[in-house]
Amino acid sequence: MSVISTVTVRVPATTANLGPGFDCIGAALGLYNEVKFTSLDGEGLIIQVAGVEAEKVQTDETNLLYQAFAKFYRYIEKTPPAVKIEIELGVPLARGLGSSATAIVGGLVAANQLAGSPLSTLQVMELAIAMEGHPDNVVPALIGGCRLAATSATGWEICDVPWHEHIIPVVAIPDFELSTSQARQVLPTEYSRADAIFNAAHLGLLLRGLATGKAEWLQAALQDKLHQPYRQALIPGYAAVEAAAVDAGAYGMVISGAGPTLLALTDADHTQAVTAAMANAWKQQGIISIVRSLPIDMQGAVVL
Ligand SMILES: Nc1ncnc2c1ncn2[C@@H]1O[C@H](COP(=O)(O)OP(=O)(O)O)[C@@H](O)[C@H]1O
Ligand SMILES: N[C@@H](CCOP(=O)(O)O)C(=O)O
Repeated sequence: MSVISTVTVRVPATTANLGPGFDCIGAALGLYNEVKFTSLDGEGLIIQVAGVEAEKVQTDETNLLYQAFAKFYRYIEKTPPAVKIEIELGVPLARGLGSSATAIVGGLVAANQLAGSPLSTLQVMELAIAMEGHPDNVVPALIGGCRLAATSATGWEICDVPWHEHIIPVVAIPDFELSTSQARQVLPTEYSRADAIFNAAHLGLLLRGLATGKAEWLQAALQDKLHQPYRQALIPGYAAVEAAAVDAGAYGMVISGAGPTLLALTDADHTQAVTAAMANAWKQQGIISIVRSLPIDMQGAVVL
């Protein structure tokens, strides 16, 4: 088989929900997956994976990157070409850091590029949201920054959420997985009026806290009644890690995406202490973790 065309795409990890923004807000983080698609003549699919947890990624047609690639071609009513996909993984799988979003966005962006860019970024975004089922990780993975997504009469309104430069995300990534589908199964299908009001108020406060960096607003805002109370039981040590992060000076701590990664927000003066405290708290529960501060990625998916 000979090479027709090649494209390499880099896609950032994400942290979705940010506490009260379940299924509607998320931010891109400076941690990346890179994928090279080489279209070939003839038929076939070759997938090669390297990097963190490479052995866990499917190498047949069920691979999510390939699924997104094939979906794109079905959408434009063309047959997907034979393709070789080379994946370099930096984002750990099923940890609440948007690995599935990187795969969906990476597959769609690469296919669009190889097909001569017939779709706009907005169209690619709509396809990505439809595939993932919620917008809060695929949107920042595609366009970067912190983003809020809401439905409108005609589709989606996406807005940028200003993130004060003094607010630093710290992610504590444990060595166990929690699939998003499992973490969604524990959620109720209906909520009380009190819980709906609680989240509306706290999401509003979070937006203002993120924009201003005002400590009191951030401390109060990072609370939620829609998903975290139900998911905490799936994350051993949650309360201990939260107490340690707050004692060390974090504004607060939430579940990153569907978990099990935990996200603390802090400032530069406390980043080191918060990082060490979260790792230590989990260690005391017998859980090994990687804890690190990450910048907000402002670029989203990039064709290299
Ligand atoms: N780079 C990738 N290539 C192919 N599939 C991937 C990739 N990253 C993630 N996936 C798929 O997504 C699944 C994890 O998705 P999910 O449970 O939503 O967790 P996450 O919070 O990491 O998005 C993996 O088990 C795998 O099937
Ligand atoms: N709103 C979703 C976000 C899932 O994000 P992921 O990073 O875990 O894929 C949810 O909370 O289920």
